[in-house]
Formats: sequence, C-alpha cells, structure tokens
Amino acid sequence: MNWDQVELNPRIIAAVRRAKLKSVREVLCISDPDLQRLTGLSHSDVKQLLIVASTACRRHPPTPVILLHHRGESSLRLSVGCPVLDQLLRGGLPVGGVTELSGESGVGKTQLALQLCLSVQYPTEYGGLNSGAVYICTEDSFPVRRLQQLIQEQSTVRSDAPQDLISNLQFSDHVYIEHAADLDSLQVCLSQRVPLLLARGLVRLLVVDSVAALFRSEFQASDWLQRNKQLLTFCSALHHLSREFNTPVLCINQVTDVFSGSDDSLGPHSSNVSPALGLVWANQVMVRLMMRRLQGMIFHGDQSSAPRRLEVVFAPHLAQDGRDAGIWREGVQGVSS
Ligand SMILES: Nc1ncnc2c1ncn2[C@@H]1O[C@H](COP(=O)(O)OP(=O)(O)OP(=O)(O)O)[C@@H](O)[C@H]1O
Repeated sequence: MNWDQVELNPRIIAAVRRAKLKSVREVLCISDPDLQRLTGLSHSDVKQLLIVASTACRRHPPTPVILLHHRGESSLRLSVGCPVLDQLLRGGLPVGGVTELSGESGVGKTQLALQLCLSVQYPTEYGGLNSGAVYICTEDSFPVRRLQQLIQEQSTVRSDAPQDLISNLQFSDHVYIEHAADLDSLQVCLSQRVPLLLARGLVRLLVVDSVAALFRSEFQASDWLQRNKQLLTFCSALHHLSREFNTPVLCINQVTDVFSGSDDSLGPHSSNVSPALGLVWANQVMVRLMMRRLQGMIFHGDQSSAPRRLEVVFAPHLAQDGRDAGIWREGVQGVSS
C-alpha cells in the first residue's frame, strides 16, 4: 500500500516521502522517536500518521488485550491448519504461553511453523487470529519459496474457508522475517522490533527458528552457569511478550541423542533423542511437542512422503498422544486413522 491510497494531511505525506518511506506498512515497523527523527514531524503528527497507517494496513483493528481477557480469550487456540493435528492439540496452539516443537533435522518443524504463519492470518472462526506472524531465523535463511508454494496451495488445503476470503488475504505481506545470528541481536529483536509489531497489531504469532542453535554456538560446556542465565533471560522475554500481547510463541528446537534410552520425562513414545537445552529450558515451556520420522512411505495423489508423527510430550491441557502426518506440497497434514 502506498501513500496515494491513504487520506492524510499532504504536509505529513510530503514529510514521509522526503524520508524515503515508500510504503504505508514501513512506518508501522519504525518506533515513534525514530519516525520523528526521520521525518522531522512533531509528536502529534507522528501519532496521526500512525493511526492512519495502522487503520489502512489492518484488516481488523487490534482489540486491546484487556478486552480479550474479558471475552475469555484464554481458551483461544491458533489452528495449525490441519483438522487431524488440531484435534490432537484441542484446537491448536494456546495463545498465552510458549510452545516448543522439537525434532531431528529435516523432520518438518519449519514446515509446520510456516503453516502456522499462514493459519494465524485467518479470522478466528477459521482458526486464525486475524493478524500476521513474525519469524525469527537464527541459523538458516527464511524459506521464501516454500512459503510461496504453501500460499498457492491454500485454496486446496483450506476448503473450510470461503475462496474469496483466501484470495483476499495477502499472506506474504503479513509475515515479518527477522534474522538474529547471535544472542545480542536476538535480544535486540525481542526487546525492540517484535514488541513494536505486536503493539501495532501487525502480528499475533512469534516463531523462533531455532533456539538451541544460538545457545549451542555461543557457549562451551564449561559456561553452563552463564548459559542458563542467558536462557532464563530469553525465556522471560518470550513469556512477557506472550502474556502482554496474548500471543502464541512457537520455539523450534533441535534434539540431542540420549544414550540411556530410559528418559521417562519424554513420554510414552520416547526413543533415542531428547529436546536440546535441558531442564532449565523445559521448565519454561508450557507445551512441548515432538516430531519424529517413521519408517515407510505414505502416498497422497501423485505425491509420496516419509511418514512423521507429531506427539504431545507434555501440556497442562492435553493428553500424551500423537498423530501420524505427511509433508506434501500443501504442507503438513495429519493422516486420519
Ligand atoms: N515442497 C515440498 N513438498 C513436500 N515436502 C516438502 C517440501 N518442502 C519440504 N518438504 C519436506 O520437509 C522436509 C524438511 O522439513 P523442515 O525444513 O521443516 O525440517 P526441520 O525439521 O525444520 O529441519 P532443520 O532442523 O534442519 O531445520 C524435507 O525433508 C521434505 O521431506
């Protein structure tokens, strides 16, 4: 959306153009003091600019968090975009709290996270939260092409939603990608940019892909005390964001090998791997999910996939259970039994 499409005082529009802020959405991602500095506008002009920009960009104005609580939104769930997996999760991810998704490399964690970035954009009656997603990549680059493919497949996979609704959702405009290659940049991202996107109602899902990568690369085994302190600071930032904005937080985590094979805390389907980062991290997570690759092959039309299993390891409101799934062009879809 550009400046010709909004009704705003021409003096303010001239100032944003001089500051080379081309799109209306761009100003929403900049803090108030930075906007004042860039445009030379007064505090009240910047406020007016932000009100007009956020009204123009949002499909639905954000509801203040206090009202959401009154309406009993604590039982709201974010659908994962598949009825079989939603059934396992009793509707999807809880909006307040941190969910961890762990699993081996290539098992499909990122695929599920991308699917959630689209699902969050649907209205609540279709399992979404009427808003966008912010996706923090710590290791790999963001899989833009795969996201585009999933967007193209929405009309096939989301037959529950009206087709005109799907074609009107500008999915790729509402996924905000951040890169944090070290803990300092992650901290800056979580304390500055993410709260801004949440406060302006532009996003209502935070994905961190992946957590263990940063903590593993920055600390040696002997630095465990320092590492645990940093881990707790990071967890408390996530909890704060989740609570304050009533927003689901999804953290992707790798797994480490377990040599004893007798770790009961992993649940009935535990085998030879355990989520990385240990107990300090596990105590901060509300829902722990694990994805595993199973033996064999499953088929769907002209496609084939190695079967996966999504398991609930622990969650206060869920039974320890699992569902088999395949990864297709359309995304991760559970297999009905
Ligand atoms: N377009 C596609 N069609 C079908 N399956 C796909 C497609 N793209 C990816 N996949 C499947 O997803 C797998 C990769 O999943 P994903 O990138 O989510 O792994 P991950 O668990 O995040 O791994 P890592 O921890 O290494 O990032 C591929 O091995 C493939 O099986």
